[in-house]
Amino acid sequence: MALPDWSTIRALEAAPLKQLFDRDSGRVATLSADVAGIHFDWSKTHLTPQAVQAFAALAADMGLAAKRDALFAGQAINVTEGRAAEHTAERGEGAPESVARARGFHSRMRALIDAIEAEALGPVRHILHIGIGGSALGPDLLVDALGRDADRYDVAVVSNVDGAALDEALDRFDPQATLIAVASKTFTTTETMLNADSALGWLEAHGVEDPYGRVIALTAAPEKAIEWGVDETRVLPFTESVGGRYSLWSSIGFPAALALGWDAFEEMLEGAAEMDRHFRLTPLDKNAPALAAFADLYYAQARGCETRATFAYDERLRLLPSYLQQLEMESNGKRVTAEGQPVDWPTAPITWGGVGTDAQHAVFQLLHQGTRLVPVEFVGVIEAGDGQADAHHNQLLLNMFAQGAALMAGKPHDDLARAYPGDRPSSTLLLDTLDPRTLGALLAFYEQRTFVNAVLLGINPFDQFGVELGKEMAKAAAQGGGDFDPSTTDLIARAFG
Ligand SMILES: O=P(O)(O)OC[C@H]1O[C@](O)(CO)[C@@H](O)[C@@H]1O
Repeated sequence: MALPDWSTIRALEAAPLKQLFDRDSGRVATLSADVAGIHFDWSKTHLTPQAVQAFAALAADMGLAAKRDALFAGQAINVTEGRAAEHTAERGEGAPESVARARGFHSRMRALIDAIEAEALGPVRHILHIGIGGSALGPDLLVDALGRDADRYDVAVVSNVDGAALDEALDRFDPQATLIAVASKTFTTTETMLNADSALGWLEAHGVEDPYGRVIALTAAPEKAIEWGVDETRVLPFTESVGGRYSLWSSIGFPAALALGWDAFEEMLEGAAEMDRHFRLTPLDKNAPALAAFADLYYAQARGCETRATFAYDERLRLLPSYLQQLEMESNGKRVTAEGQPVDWPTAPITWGGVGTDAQHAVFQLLHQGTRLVPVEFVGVIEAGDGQADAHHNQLLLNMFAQGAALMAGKPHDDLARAYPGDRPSSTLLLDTLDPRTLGALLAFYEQRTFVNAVLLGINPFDQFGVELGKEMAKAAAQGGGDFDPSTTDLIARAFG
């Protein structure tokens, strides 16, 4: 398989942003795209039409078109695990048999939601969703972003094994009106199973007659859920070829589908499908996921940037940075190619970020004047979602625009401590409104951007072997075993005697 040759990318002219704007009056139009209610602007990055061409050539060398086709065709592109990555089939874009299977699973989920709404499982006001990683971050984001005005159900997503996380949810929930959704692709994850056991114990302790009757399982291992005690009729399966961090479109999205309503869930799938079609059919120089990945790779490979930051200028999207951390770092934080050869180029940068305007008063100092170059991504929404005077949303958006402008413009000063170097890159994603369709499109955009990054880096984004060793060692320690170093042995002894 081809290895990426970064020489052309690294040799690209590195003209300052201001110069790039002076030279080309059409720069904003050239380096922007509009897809599914989202405006993307990369004009304040150092991408140029020449750079885009160079990346398109690299994409051709790395077989992006064929790999994209293979992704949508349900071929086994997760080569290290010998299986397909079929999250797009969940939203109707994939191999016909996979799309049909996903539709079947969705129908089953819908039927159960109808039954819950009809109180067939008894009165339900609270949904306790228990899962971790991809089985929590996506659903949590969806409910937090879109469910603020929804009064259908009160949803809590509990992921951490720290009992304080479960305490917090249980303290406010009525056991007689709580439904527990245990979300785990494997149905073996220690944290999730312990939280699920404790939540069941809580139902029991509060006199709920049939605690297991209040549990729904969301999993790709239905037999394990049944073995654990969930009745088959309340197991909502999804397919093994949907990866954990790509699974919010499957039954893992159950709390969102329940809290927001089925129509909203379908609109989210449709928004994602619109982004998929754009990704599949649009030439690379106007292809949003591809252009975003080109900018990512430019900064990582040619400018030595080790991190990339996303700031959501919308409180409803406050969980976006955490969701992106798993998506990008678990997918592309790899050190070998898909064929197992060591890479000698940097793979995924560290994804971090926060919420605007809060972050301006905390971390933006480093972005403006620190010695490290951090490509920044701003995400904002034109239509306000709050109930306050317009001044709030106007301030929010104007601050976002001002930060991008300031990072780029800089400001000279005789006193260097007060000078801003400028020429610091940012991209901006501006949603017309935040609704299920635009959020679905936004999340699919991030998935496909992660895919393009992986293909050009020559790595497999769909495995995550790096998470296993720590799990094994924790298990060994829990069983009183494990061959630990002196420091760890001492720490265990201090904590447990
Ligand atoms: O859904 P599961 O099987 O409980 O796994 C939860 C998470 O754990 C991981 O395997 C990492 O440990 C993630 O990839 C996954 O999203």
